[in-house]
Amino acid sequence: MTNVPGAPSSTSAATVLVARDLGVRRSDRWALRGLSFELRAGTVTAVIGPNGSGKSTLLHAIAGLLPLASGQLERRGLPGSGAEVAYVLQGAEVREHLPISVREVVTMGRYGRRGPFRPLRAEDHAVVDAALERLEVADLAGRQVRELSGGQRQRVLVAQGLAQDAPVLLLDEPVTGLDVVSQRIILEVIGQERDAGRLVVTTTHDLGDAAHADHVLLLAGRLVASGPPEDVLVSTHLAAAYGQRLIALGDNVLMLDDAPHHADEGEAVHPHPGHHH
Ligand SMILES: Nc1ncnc2c1ncn2[C@@H]1O[C@H](COP(=O)(O)OP(=O)(O)OP(=O)(O)O)[C@@H](O)[C@H]1O
Repeated sequence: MTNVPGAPSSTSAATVLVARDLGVRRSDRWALRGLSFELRAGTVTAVIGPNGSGKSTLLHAIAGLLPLASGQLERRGLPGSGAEVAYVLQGAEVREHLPISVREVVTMGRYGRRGPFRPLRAEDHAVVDAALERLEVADLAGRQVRELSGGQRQRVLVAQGLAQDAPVLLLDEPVTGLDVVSQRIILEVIGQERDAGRLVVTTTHDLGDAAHADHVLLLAGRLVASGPPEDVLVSTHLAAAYGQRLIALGDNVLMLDDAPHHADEGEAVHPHPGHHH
């Protein structure tokens, strides 16, 4: 791990999330175990790791949607109003058939602040309008969400996250599989939120995206590494998390290797047809 235990933390003033020995169980199994890390305001933190490594589970735990089975998660210097953490689900998890408009989805982001039965004020509607504009979906405000393309729908979900106006913004695979325009718009907004002093935590399968983050958490059911991308995205840590499926191309560039893991045994098992000795 990059953080040396006992080393002084030079940036503790801006630390907003501190995990100590955090563990989460799902279906009677440990999904995450023994995680300790600190995340700072004004950063983008990318959570990476193979399928099932606990990325979404970590976001759920930070959002308070899953109980901790061990350890602590301290929210430092946050208002404590219950509106501290905005969570944008993976697009695929959102039900496609709900009859609900784009504006209604984004407006739902305000209910965390006002409560579902409190009337919204002019200022709430202004925040919703600004979020629609920033994700370039204002012209779609009256449309049904189920009529949108995947990229448009994801932008609407991120707009809902912005409308929550929380110091911590959690985004589960915000740009996975999207068209380039939607990716660019969302990545731009993520950078703006970071610059505005929020802690933005994203999950991604794209190591190139992770390389542009300020901080990377590499998971494999445990914390394999935590630190700046140049310290985390190195072959030793990546091999520890992803195993034999990764091959290194140069120092920090890595690629998923689709070849069989024991390619050298391939010839014996599958001799070339028509091969004569
Ligand atoms: N709703 C659930 N109920 C029970 N177990 C779950 C649930 N969701 C995930 N798990 C389990 O928790 C572990 C971590 O899963 P999680 O979804 O957090 O991984 P992930 O890194 O986000 O994976 P992916 O890259 O596939 O999205 C896995 O073993 C998974 O089977």
